[in-house]
Amino acid sequence: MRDGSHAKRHQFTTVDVTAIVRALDDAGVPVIEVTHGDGLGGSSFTYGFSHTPEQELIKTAVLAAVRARIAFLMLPGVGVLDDIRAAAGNGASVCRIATHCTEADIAVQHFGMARELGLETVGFLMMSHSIPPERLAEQARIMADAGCQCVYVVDSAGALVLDQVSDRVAALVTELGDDAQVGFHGHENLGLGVANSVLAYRAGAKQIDGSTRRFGAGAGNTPVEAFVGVCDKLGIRTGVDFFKIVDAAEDVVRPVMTDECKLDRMSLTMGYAGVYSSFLMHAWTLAERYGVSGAEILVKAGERRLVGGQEDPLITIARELSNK
Ligand SMILES: C[C@H](O)CC(=O)C(=O)O
Ligand SMILES: [Mn+2]
Repeated sequence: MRDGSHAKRHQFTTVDVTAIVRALDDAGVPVIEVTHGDGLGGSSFTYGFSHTPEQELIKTAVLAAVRARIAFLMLPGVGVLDDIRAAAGNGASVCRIATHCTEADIAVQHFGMARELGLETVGFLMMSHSIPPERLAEQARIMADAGCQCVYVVDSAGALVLDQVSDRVAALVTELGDDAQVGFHGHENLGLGVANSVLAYRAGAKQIDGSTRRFGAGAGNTPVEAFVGVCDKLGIRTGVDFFKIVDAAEDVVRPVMTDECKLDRMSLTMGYAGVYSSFLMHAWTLAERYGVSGAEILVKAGERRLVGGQEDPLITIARELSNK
């Protein structure tokens, strides 16, 4: 739900969260993430205000889950240490800390504190397509040394293509050895979420993210129900029941979604140009406000190599296009 929050413009209610957690938990999904799309503290003018405070959504998810562990995401600087303490106090048990893939050192104190609180820790190296495997592995080492138990290759732009995933995951596996697991978080912008996730698994990833009905930023995340079906056929055990997750996607998650997460001009452009998927809704809004092409905004964002948190320059780009 955390990535889906972008697609829903952060309008989740406690009723939505209860229904989705129950259905995913019953299907055997082991970890369910609930936070504002931009992580703890994300509810703001720039990122978009939440309908319901995220700590309330976390509490609701914890109450609804029987077996699943509830995770939250935080980006240092968007959220602060007190937000992690509050989420832990509300019963969340997995703390996922995200940084741009060259900036792992800003998360050091957060991993330390999360471990002291007894939380399971995950590190998110966002926009992993933008640096080569060996540099990514150096950043993963910083996270692992700080107390991170699983470092993710995060394909925030849905820009990684097949071997580019395997190479990055393999580099992290070699670097981290027994010190930490490796994970993969895919986006569907080039239609490769499932294939990339299988390759990540084959390269040694132990945790794979996904969203039912692809409910995530851009064209959405790796569709869990398709991934589970493919894994069943390949003899990879996920612990998730195929028929139950298919029902959850169709009967419970789809009705909560504002729209399908589409593989259309805007999301394809994001994958092709290497743009942070969370920029999609911002580009939509700006395209409408300034009467310019949303896809052109995204192409320029890719050329300028904007990273997550640099939403304001999208306004500059839209104004420039409009002046032209
Ligand atoms: C805050 C971002 O939405 C994190 C994420 O899911 C990604 O980079 O992808
Ligand atoms: Mn994502």
